[in-house]
Amino acid sequence: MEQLATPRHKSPSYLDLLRSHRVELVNGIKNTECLLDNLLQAGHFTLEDTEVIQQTATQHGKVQNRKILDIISGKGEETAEYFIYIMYRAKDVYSNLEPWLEEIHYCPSDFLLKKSVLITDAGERSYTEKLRHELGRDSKFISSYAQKQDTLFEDTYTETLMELINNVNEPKGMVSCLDELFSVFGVISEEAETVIVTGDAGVGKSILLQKLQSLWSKGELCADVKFFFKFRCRIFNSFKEEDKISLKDLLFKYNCYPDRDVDEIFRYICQHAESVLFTLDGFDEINIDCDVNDIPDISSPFVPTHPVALLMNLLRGKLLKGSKKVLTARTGTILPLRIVRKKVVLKGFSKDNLLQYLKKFFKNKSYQSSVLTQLEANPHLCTLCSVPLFCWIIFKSYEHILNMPNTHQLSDYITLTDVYLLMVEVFLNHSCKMNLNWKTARSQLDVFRTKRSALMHLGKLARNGIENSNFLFHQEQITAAEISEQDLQLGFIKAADHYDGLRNQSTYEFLHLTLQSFFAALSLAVDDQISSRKTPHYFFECLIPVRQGAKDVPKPHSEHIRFTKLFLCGLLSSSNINLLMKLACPTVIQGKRSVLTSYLNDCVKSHIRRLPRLNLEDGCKIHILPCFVWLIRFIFEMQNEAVAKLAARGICNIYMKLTYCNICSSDCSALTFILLHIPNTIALEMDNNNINDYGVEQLLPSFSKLTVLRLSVNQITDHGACVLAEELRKYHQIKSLGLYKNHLSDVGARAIAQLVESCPSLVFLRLGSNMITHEGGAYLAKAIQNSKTIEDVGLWGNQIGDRGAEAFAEALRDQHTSTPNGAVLWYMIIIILAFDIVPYHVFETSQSASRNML
Ligand SMILES: Nc1ncnc2c1ncn2[C@@H]1O[C@H](COP(=O)(O)OP(=O)(O)OP(=O)(O)O)[C@@H](O)[C@H]1O
Repeated sequence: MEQLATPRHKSPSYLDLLRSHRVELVNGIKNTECLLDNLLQAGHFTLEDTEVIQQTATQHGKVQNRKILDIISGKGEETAEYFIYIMYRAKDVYSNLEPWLEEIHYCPSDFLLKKSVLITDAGERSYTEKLRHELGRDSKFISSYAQKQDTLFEDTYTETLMELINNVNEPKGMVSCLDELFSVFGVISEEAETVIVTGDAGVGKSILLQKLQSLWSKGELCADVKFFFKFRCRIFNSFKEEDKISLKDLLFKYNCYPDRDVDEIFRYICQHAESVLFTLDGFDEINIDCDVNDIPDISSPFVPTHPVALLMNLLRGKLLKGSKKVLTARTGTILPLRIVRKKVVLKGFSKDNLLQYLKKFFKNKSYQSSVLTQLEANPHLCTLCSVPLFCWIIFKSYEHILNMPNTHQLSDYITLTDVYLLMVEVFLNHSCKMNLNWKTARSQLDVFRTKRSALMHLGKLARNGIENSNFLFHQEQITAAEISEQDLQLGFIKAADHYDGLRNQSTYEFLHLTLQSFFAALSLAVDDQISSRKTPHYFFECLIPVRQGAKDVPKPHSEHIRFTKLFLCGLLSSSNINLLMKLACPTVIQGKRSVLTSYLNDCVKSHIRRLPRLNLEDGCKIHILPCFVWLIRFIFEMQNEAVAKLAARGICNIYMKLTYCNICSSDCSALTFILLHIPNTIALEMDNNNINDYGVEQLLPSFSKLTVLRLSVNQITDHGACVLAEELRKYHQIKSLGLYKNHLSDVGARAIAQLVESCPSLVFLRLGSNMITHEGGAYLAKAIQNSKTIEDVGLWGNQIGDRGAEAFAEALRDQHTSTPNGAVLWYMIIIILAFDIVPYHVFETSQSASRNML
C-alpha cells in the first residue's frame, strides 16, 4: 500500500491515490452534499461543477461519486488533497471511510488543519428544511380561543412585556427581543438549559412560542439551531402509565417525521444536541400522579421509557445534553430550580403595545378611534386589556357591535356585564374544545348550561371571598367550594405566586379581581338557594351616605362589593334575563329582578332625601356624592327606565354639583340615562372629572335640559367643544358654560364663538387655561361684540397675545367708547392680556362689570 500521508512539501500524488482507490471511494461515499458544499466553499469547485454533479443524482449516488472524482482529477493535486481532508474532518458523516483513511495513513498538513470544514448532510439538511417548512405553515395563523376563525399571525402578533427575574423572583430587567431568551444575560445557572416563561392565563405564552417558531422557520432566530421541536405539554397526559416510547419516536412521531435517513438523522441529533431547540408549552397542564423530582434519570437516548420521563430528562439535560429548551407555564407553577437556566415573566401589553394591537386589530381608522375613546372612557376595560386574551375578547365584542347596521355609539349596546359574559363564554368554549366530543359553534346558552355546575362552584368561592374581603384562597377553601381539578382548568382561577405567609401551601386567586366580583354576582343571581330577599343585602353598605369619622370610612374592599352589585344589575337586566332564566328557576330570577328594582327605587329615594343641599340665591345646589354616582351606574347597568325616572324626578329643578366625583366618560352614558327623564331643566356642574370628548358625546342627548353646563378640567379637546357648541345652539337656553382648563385651541374657540353669537341666553363663559391664540381671540371678540346677553367671560391663561388683545379692544370700543370709564377698564384688561401677565382671574369683567362701573 502506498504511503501518502506525508507533509505537503514532500507530497506524493493525491491524484494517483484517488485513482488507485477509485472503486473503494465510489462505493464508500454515502454523502456527496458535505463534499460538494466544502469544495464549493473553498473555491475548488464552481457552481457549474456542483450543478453537473447534482444533475446526475441517482438513487445510489455512485454515479455522482464517479463524477466528483472525474472533476477532481481535472482540477489537480490541491483539490484532491482537500477532498481527502474533508472526509478526514467530517468524521461523523464519513465514519465508514475511517478505516480507509487509516489504511493510507492520512495525516493532514498544518496548512490544511487551519481550514474549517462544514459538516453538512443531505438527510439532516432536508430534515431541517422540512421542519422549517412545517413550522412556518403551522405558525402562519392564530386560532382564536373561540376557534370560529383563524387570523394571520403576523397581522395579529404584538410584542408584550417580558421581565427577567432571578432565582428568588426579583426583577432583573426587561427582555427587549426574543433572541435575548438565549443570551447569557440573566442566566441563573450556567449548567441548566431550560428557559422558563411564566405568566397568567391568556397573557400570551403560547403565542410567544408561536413567534419563536415563526422566526426560526424564516431563518430569523438562532442560526445555530438546525432542529426545532415543539410540544404542547398536555399531550403527555394522553399516555398510559405503562406506555414506553423511544426518544427517537417522541421527536419524530410526535413532531415531524424525516423523509429519509431516519436513523442517521437521529444519530446526528444525538451527537449535535446543541443544534436542537425545544419549545414546550403549558408545563402546568401535565397531570401526573407522581412528583416530577422522583422521576429517575435516564442517560441513554435509545432506551424506551415513559414519555414524561423522557421530557423530564430532556429538561434536566440528561438526554440531548446541550439542547436549548423554552418551557412555558402559568404563574405559580413550581419547577425544580436545578433545571432553570433563566426565568422570564410575561406581563402582557404595555400601553404602547395596546395601541399597536388596536391598530392591527381594527384596520378601519374610525373604528380605531371609537374603540380607543371607549377604552380611555373606561379605565376598568383598559386595565383588562393588558392581558392580550381579554383585550382580544373586548375588541371582538366591539368589532361585533361596530359592524351592526346603524351603530354609532358603542356604549349604547355594550355594558361591562356584557363584556364579562362574553369573556366567560370564550373561556368555557376554549376548555370545551379540549373535549373531543364537543361540537363546534355552540350558542352562549348551551355553553353556560353545560358548565353551569362549575360556574356555580366558582361563584360560591367568589361570593364567600367578597363577603369576607378575601381574594386569596387556600386549598381547603377550594375544596369547600367543591371546585374540582377540571373547574380549575377552566382558567378563571390561577395559582397565586405568593404564599400568604404559609409556605408550601397552594394558594389561588381569580385572574382579575373584577372577575371575582362577576362570579359572585353570577352566583347571587343564579343560585336558587339564595333567596331574592338576601340579594339586596349586598347593596347595603355603599348606599349608606358616608359621614365623617373613622367608623364610617368605607371598607378598603368596598370597590369589589360595588362591582358585584354592578354585575348583578347587569345580569338581571332585560337583555340578559333570558339567559339567566335558562340557568335557574325562572320565577326565582323574576323575583330577584323585581326585588332588585324596588330595592334600587328605595335607594334612590332615600339617597335623594339625604343629599347635602345648599340653598343659594340662584337655586338649590346639591352636591352629589360618589356613592350616588355608583347608584346611577347600577341603574344604567340594569337599564331600568322606571328607576331612572324616579331618580330624575328627585333631582329635577336643581343645581347638580358633581365635581371631583371621579366621573369617567362611560359614566356620562349612565348620567344621560337619568337626565333624559327630567321633566324640565337642570344645572349640571361636573368640573374636575375625567369625562373627555367621549363623555361630552355621551351627554349630548341631555343638552336640551341644561341651563348650566360646567365641564372645566375634563380633558376636552376641540372635537368635544365643537359637538358641544353645535348641540347647545339648538336649544337657546344655556346660561352658563364652563370649559376652563381643557385642551381647546382656536378651532374650539371658533365653535364656542358661534355659540356665543347665536345663543340669546348665554351670560357666563369660562375659557381660561386653554390654548387659544390671537386667532381664537378674534373670533370670540367678534362674537362678544354681537352678543346681547354675554356678561362675564373668563379667558385667563391662553395665548391671546397683542393681536388678540387688539381684536378685543376693537370689539369693545364700539360698545363702550360712549362711556369713558368703561373704555378705560377695557383698555386696561386688553393691555394685561397683551402681555399675558394676568395673575389670576382674567378678563374678569365684561359688559356687566362695565355697566356696574358706569
Ligand atoms: N402577543 C400577542 N399579540 C396578539 N395577540 C395575543 C398575543 N398574545 C396573546 N394574544 C391573544 O390572546 C390569546 C391567548 O393567548 P395564549 O394562548 O398565548 O395565552 P396563554 O398565556 O398561553 O394562556 P393559557 O395559560 O390559558 O394557555 C391568543 O389566542 C391571542 O388572541
